Amino acid sequence: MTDENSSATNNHSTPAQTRATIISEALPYMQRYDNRTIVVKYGGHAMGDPELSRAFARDITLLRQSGVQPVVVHGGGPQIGAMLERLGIKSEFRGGLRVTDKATVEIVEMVLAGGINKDIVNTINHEGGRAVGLCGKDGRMVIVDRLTRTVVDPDSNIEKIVDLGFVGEPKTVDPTVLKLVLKEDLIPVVAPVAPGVDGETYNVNADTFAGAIAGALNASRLMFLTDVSGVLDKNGKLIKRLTIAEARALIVDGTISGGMIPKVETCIAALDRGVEGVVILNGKIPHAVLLELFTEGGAGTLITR
Ligand SMILES: Nc1ncnc2c1ncn2[C@@H]1O[C@H](COP(=O)(O)OP(=O)(O)O)[C@@H](O)[C@H]1O
Ligand SMILES: CC(=O)N[C@@H](CCC(=O)OP(=O)(O)O)C(=O)O
Repeated sequence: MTDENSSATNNHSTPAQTRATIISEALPYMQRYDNRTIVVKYGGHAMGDPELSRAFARDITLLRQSGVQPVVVHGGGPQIGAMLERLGIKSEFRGGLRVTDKATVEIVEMVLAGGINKDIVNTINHEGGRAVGLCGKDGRMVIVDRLTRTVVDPDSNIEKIVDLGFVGEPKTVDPTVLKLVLKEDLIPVVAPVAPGVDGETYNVNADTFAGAIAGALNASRLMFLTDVSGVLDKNGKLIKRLTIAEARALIVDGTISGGMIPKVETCIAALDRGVEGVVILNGKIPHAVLLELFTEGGAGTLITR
């Protein structure tokens, strides 16, 4: 058979045969992640489009169906911002974190643990999955320390400690409730709101929260769904693989900046805590999760030790 004939034969595959081939090619990846825990951080920038939300929910449901143990940790920064604006409450960020007073933390909990969390649970369940909504408060899953930031005063050049209000950083993570939920074939969907040792409610950056959860669960993969295709180089080109050392060098030389810094730092911390691989990818691409996990090329930037 000539090459021409062979490609003609391939071109004559029916659409059903092509689909079957694609499903079949996913088998080694399904076997690789069978029974493994994958933490997916679903960022607020990746949400909003109902079609994309359904595609995301289908991906998570398919992962569970194929034997993977997905855990969803979600953000909702833009959605919190929109609600605060509607209510006429001013909000500012310092070092990528929202300064959170008492009134703000009430809105944060309402938007994250009440609104977004239940929407994601409902969408996954509508696609045939069985999701359960949780936050750091449930089963004492996460207890936080109140976070402060050290800044240098530009006038006096003296360092001062800035209190961000009710902003927390995970101090302890008890994964018992997550493991129970996973054992029952349910999909945990977790909002980054948690109590402090003082019993107050705290707002936690969703990237940091997801990293802490992935570490406590010894996850195989931690995936960050954001609004860029991954870590980009100085020319805006996607970097497909990075080691911790290479990622650190890109922060130092300024290639990685802004919101990507805490994300990459969380990736590095999660790898140090034993997570095998961390991926940053564009959640606005339909089925980004499946593309990353179940196809040869992957979809974003993979950071490994
Ligand atoms: N080297 C880089 N590669 C990709 N994105 C970068 C880089 N440096 C800075 N960024 C910025 O980081 C943003 C992602 O972080 P962030 O807005 O906090 O995401 P999310 O809200 O999804 O958590 C990108 O939209 C981009 O503007
Ligand atoms: C302390 C802090 O900044 N908390 C974040 C929590 C939500 C979040 O992180 O959402 P994204 O992942 O969509 O950015 C906030 O208030 O916006």
